[in-house]
Amino acid sequence: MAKRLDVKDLNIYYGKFHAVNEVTLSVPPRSITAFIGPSGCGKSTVLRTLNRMHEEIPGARVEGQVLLDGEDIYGRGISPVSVRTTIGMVFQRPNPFPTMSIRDNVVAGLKLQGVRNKAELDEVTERSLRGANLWEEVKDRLKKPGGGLSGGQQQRLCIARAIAVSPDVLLMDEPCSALDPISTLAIEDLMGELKKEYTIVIVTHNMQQAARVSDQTAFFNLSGVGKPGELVEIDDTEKMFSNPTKKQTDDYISGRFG
Ligand SMILES: Nc1ncnc2c1ncn2[C@@H]1O[C@H](COP(=O)(O)OP(=O)(O)OP(=O)(O)O)[C@@H](O)[C@H]1O
Repeated sequence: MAKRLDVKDLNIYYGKFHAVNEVTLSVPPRSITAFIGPSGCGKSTVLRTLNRMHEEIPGARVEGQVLLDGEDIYGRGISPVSVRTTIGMVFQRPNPFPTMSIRDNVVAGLKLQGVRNKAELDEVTERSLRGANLWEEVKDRLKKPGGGLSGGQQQRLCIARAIAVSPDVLLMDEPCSALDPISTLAIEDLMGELKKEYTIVIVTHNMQQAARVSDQTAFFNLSGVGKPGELVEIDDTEKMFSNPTKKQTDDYISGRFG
């Protein structure tokens, strides 16, 4: 079930380095929000803190709140593992378990949760692969290794794996940057379908992609070398690309820097 994300006064640090300053934004359910901005402005850093993935990086820490339908994912007694089930992530490079079968890749998360019932695992496999628009291509080779698929198919397999555990939110960190244009379009189409059921946040370097797929766009920037990244502006994608409020956004979008 899609849920709303509210980020409040988020500051992110890598050790002593203040990487991101005071980000406040909201992501409505059943919509796609794109994070854009020049390299190093903190897009991926912010994305990782939306499901506590940054906790895998030694020294990384956050101040502030990330609320999922009003509940702080950093709240007392909430485990990062449960947060990552509810808020799934798809990475830049497709990362299926290469020697594991296609089916086992899809249900890896469910098996970790202790689900053993074959009929249930089969049902989730089909539903998730259909959801990721991959079923027709792989239904006759579910026992073959995930590593044998093309890059675009592997990325859709990773999306199937992410949706198999029924998340509320999907985070995507440049999910098409390692893919060819045809596979990119397939993933973009798929995002359009997925947003009917999920809340989606995507980091992208490709502004045409942000304009094509997202409902709202957040522009991040750096005020100088060594300074933390900041959210400059977030608004409806159409407005951001036609008539942004801030000059910085206009300069970036019209290619005057970055
Ligand atoms: N694991 C890390 N350890 C230390 N510093 C990091 C780490 N990851 C990112 N940073 C720093 O945090 C800042 C923001 O990086 P981040 O990767 O979030 O930017 P980005 O906007 O996603 O960049 P890009 O578009 O190049 O991927 C940069 O100064 C970067 O060097």
